[in-house]
Amino acid sequence: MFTVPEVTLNNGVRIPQLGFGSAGIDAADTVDVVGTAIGAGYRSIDTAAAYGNEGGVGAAVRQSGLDRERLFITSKVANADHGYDATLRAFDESLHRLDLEWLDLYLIHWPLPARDTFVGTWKALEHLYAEGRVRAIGVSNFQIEHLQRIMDEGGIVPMVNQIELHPRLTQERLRRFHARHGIATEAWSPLGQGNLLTDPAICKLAEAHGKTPAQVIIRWHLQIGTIAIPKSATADRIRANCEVFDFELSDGDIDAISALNADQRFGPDPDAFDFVGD
Ligand SMILES: NC(=O)C1=CN([C@@H]2O[C@H](COP(=O)(O)OP(=O)(O)OC[C@H]3O[C@@H](n4cnc5c(N)ncnc54)[C@H](OP(=O)(O)O)[C@@H]3O)[C@@H](O)[C@H]2O)C=CC1
Ligand SMILES: O=C(O)C(=O)[C@@H](O)[C@H](O)C(=O)CO
Repeated sequence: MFTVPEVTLNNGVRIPQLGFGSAGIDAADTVDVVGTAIGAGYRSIDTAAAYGNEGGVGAAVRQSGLDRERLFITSKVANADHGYDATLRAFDESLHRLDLEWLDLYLIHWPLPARDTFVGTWKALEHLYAEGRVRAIGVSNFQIEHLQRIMDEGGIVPMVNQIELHPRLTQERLRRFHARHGIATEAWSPLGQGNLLTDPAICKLAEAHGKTPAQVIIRWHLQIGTIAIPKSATADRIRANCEVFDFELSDGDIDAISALNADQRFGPDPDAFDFVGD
């Protein structure tokens, strides 16, 4: 079994640099799929209230037989639960669904800037952190302006910003801001939702290294320093996606992959996204 490198967050908590994403996995399949991921060696699982599968993630954690301390569990405040009081309630409900005593990381899922509710939401996360109910707090899909506001109006610099990031959206400016302020960058849709797996440049590198296109992209994330959380509901792919510790990309390979950047999003634009539910 391999050892996944860890990233030390700005409060000293360590997060595995490779985790497992669970968006889009049906509640009914989640225990098995997440169980497969833990069996394959993933120790960090990303879920969210909005995914409707926290119960399955918690059950997989318990069924793994691993000490809770050996797993790193992330969840997120749903958009409908922004605001100080609603966020405190939403956290209790997430923990209840997960049937866990604490979370390792709790994130604001989206900033919803048009609603201007993320500062109050952040203050609730700060409160949960001060109470010791979550080991680290952060945000997701925050742009520089949103990060600056919570740093100016709150008391804690977020430990993580989970953002869309892959070879077609390398997020250089935001990553530089993160580096200046000690915010770890976590990449969602690290494989570009599967869209990058047929890219000719990626396939050429995969062939040269005797690895799959997904493994090459995941390796690129690890070597540029991002935390990556690829998702797959397919057992063979789940296992293959963590077999990335037996090869290395050269500086030239890294540059060639980074050069694919086209500022192309496959997910929503955080400045415009305002969906809070049906
Ligand atoms: N904070 C946020 O707003 C967001 C967070 N996320 C998080 O990031 C995680 C990952 O992002 P996601 O959008 O799922 O996209 P990914 O970039 O992880 O790609 C997932 C897709 O790639 C396919 N895939 C995975 N591995 C392979 C492989 N080895 N070969 C071929 N196809 C493969 C999967 O198919 P299959 O499952 O059929 O194997 C799936 O269709 C999410 O699960 C979630 O946890 C995602 C979006 C937004
Ligand atoms: O998967 C997530 O975490 C998301 O936030 C996305 O599903 C997002 O809500 C979206 O893509 C909506 O179209």
